[in-house]
Amino acid sequence: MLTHNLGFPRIGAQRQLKKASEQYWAGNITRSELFLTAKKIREENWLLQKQAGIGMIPCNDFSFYDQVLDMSLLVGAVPPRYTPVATDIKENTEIDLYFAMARGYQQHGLDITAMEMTKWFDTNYHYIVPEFTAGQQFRILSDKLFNEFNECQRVTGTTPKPVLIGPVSYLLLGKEKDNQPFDRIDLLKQLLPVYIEVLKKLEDNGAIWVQIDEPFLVTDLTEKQKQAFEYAYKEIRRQCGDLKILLATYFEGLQENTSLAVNLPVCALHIDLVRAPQQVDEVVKAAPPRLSISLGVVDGRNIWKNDYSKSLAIIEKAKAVIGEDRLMLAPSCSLLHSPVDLEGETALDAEIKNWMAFAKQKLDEINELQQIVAGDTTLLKKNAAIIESRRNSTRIHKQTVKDRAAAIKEADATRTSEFTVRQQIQQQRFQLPLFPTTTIGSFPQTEEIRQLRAKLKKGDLTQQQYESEIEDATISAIRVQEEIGLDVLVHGEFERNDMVEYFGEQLDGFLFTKNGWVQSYGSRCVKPPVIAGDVSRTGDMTVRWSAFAQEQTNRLMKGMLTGPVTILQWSFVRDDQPRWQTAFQIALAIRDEVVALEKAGIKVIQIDEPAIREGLPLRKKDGPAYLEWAVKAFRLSASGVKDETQIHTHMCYSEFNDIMEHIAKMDADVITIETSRSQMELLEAFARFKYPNEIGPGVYDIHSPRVPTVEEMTHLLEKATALLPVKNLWVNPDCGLKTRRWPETIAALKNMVQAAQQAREKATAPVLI
Ligand SMILES: CN1c2c(nc(N)[nH]c2=O)NC[C@@H]1CNc1ccc(C(=O)N[C@@H](CCC(=O)N[C@@H](CCC(=O)N[C@@H](CCC(=O)O)C(=O)O)C(=O)O)C(=O)O)cc1
Ligand SMILES: N[C@@H](CCS)C(=O)O
Ligand SMILES: [Zn+2]
Repeated sequence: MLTHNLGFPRIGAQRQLKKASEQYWAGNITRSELFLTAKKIREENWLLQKQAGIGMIPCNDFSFYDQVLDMSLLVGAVPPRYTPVATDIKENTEIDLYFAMARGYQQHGLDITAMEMTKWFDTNYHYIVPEFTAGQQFRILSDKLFNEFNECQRVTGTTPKPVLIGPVSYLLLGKEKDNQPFDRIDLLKQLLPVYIEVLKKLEDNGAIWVQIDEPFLVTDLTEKQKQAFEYAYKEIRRQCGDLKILLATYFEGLQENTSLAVNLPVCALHIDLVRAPQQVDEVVKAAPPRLSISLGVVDGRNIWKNDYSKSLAIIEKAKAVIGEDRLMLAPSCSLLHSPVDLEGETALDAEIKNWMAFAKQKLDEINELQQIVAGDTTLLKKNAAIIESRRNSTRIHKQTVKDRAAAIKEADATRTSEFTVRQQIQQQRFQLPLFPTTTIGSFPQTEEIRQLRAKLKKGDLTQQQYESEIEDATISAIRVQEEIGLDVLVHGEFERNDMVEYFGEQLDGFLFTKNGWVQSYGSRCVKPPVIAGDVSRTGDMTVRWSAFAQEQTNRLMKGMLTGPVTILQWSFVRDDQPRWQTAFQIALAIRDEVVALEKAGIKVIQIDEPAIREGLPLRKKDGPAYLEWAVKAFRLSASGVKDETQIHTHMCYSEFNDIMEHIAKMDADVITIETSRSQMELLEAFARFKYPNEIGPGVYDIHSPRVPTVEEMTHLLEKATALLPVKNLWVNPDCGLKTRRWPETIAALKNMVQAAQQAREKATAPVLI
């Protein structure tokens, strides 16, 4: 049985790539220095996989920013607005064009916006959305793929397996950006010849296998999309017949697309048997004799040790039908979504550490499974003992927590009065102007703030010194907000390392790692906490900081919490009970914090749920069940307070049009939502749906240092005013400001307050006939 890997984390075990990229962007290191760091990471990863005994090592899974953006460069899908970056400035090379597309370009008198970024399926990874125009032409533009293939061959002395995103998925991942309507899938005719040229070039370089990822095969497909798959792979087969194509699917089962997928003329099909173990029977039964099946049995999305007996049962089932020779073993998906190496986690309790596997350990699991299939029973027994110790551990089961969650009633998830009543009570209480202004919570997490935490960890600062510094940062952020004239203030979240990890560190049932970094987008990483057992709140988590902040000002201070679905979604979740059960336990913990904030005098409380859309199952039919428990979890967290307490929620990074009804059911008094990059497109959906509660459509994109003008924001507010009742509108940025720097933050917020002021004047001006 051939083993292979679908992709390895590229940030480096110590986030070397993050650090080098940020240094390069700041102009502190040269291009060659950045490239050297990247080369070292690639070499390390390849050799590690070779040492772990992985049969086929992937290449081109390395990326300086994002693998979808790499594809756009490979096939020359560069929007024309970036032409000056590549042509007018002599010192710029391909990497500068690449970063300009990812991050925007504000140098040499140019002001070019970045490409859009959105969620990669149901993960916390974000990709750069390809932009397409009608009749667009493609051509091979970048050599990265070929260089990395040759480099990997040299380093490992083996023939690597290049990884590409398939032509159909690549088109489906993108967006039409043209004044005339067209269907991006129609671009396949122009795109496919370039893919074929790429494959031929790989073949000329000595490639034997190529992994082509087509994750859209696990989603609901239209007839036209299905035909696109058939056309693409027939053509590839016709023109590159000698190359072995391994078609990779992941994150769901193939379901009704099984017949389509197994009949595409490729040599191997990879299936995700962690998300959809049941699909193995149907897939191996339907697989024609020419097709090998790659069994994705090791979870690429979580950190728990593989249960070898379960995996073995799947492998044996497949083997009984198609024989061992036609089987391959692999992780369920790319290991991009796993932290790099468990070995560095010296602070984890030894028993618990023994329950886990990070990317490096997952490679060993693949290898061990291969040995077990070959008859090694010792490995199997050793693994069974570990799995058993976790299953029965008293460290993870808390009867009182289970009992409280089991006793949840519908009334616990419902506010006392309906929204219109609450709105009146809150208006009387707060006396806010029309178009009240606020921000989403975080202010710049500067190097100095991060250094404070690093010093605290090292013992260079006492807890008291640390808190005093954070207090100073909070006071200064409050003064800035007062001077700018914002109506509802925030404390700035300076005490938080991350909006999920911070809560994970304080909740019982969670564990956290020292170095379990996972790429979120570009150079930005997150360290997802681990939900190992039943979750409960052991004391106040945020009250100290919110109460302190409220004491510093006469204005309203918004309390700031992360919602239960987002905490669930952005953590490594226990896999021994359904996700909804864990979500309800977290919801009760957050509910207690909301009530504690209210008791401490906080009148406005925001419960962020940016990940609620991301958790939506990939198949439409599975959506309603998820949304029902996800919305209930949010409501549970929000419904313990009086009518007079205003609950906000916040969402970003996703397309929400298709879950509008459920957003309304969350019944937050105010929702602040990312809308600026789509030019308020989303608000049309809110308007169509007659969204009943108050809403703050983001008026500026916080992902770029660019300061938006008053006019731009006024224009967006006019659009909003035309769509929704003025009395329900708030004014705010798209998301938190933690990734920004202070100068641009202050300038942008000043303009935002001015735009709100103008909107107010316009709304209250007498109409002249
Ligand atoms: C809103 N977003 C978030 C998502 N997921 C989350 N879990 N959190 C989010 O906020 N998903 C969707 C989006 C994604 N957006 C972002 C935006 C920004 C970041 C980010 O800036 N990440 C930071 C890491 C944040 C963090 O945990 N910082 C810690 C640790 C700081 C650190 O690096 N310490 C060093 C030691 C330093 C020294 O010794 O000098 C270390 O531990 O090695 C902290 O502030 O304490 C990033 O740097 O990438 C992520 C997602
Ligand atoms: N309150 C958080 C939300 C991010 S989605 C912040 O402002 O960073
Ligand atoms: Zn946000």
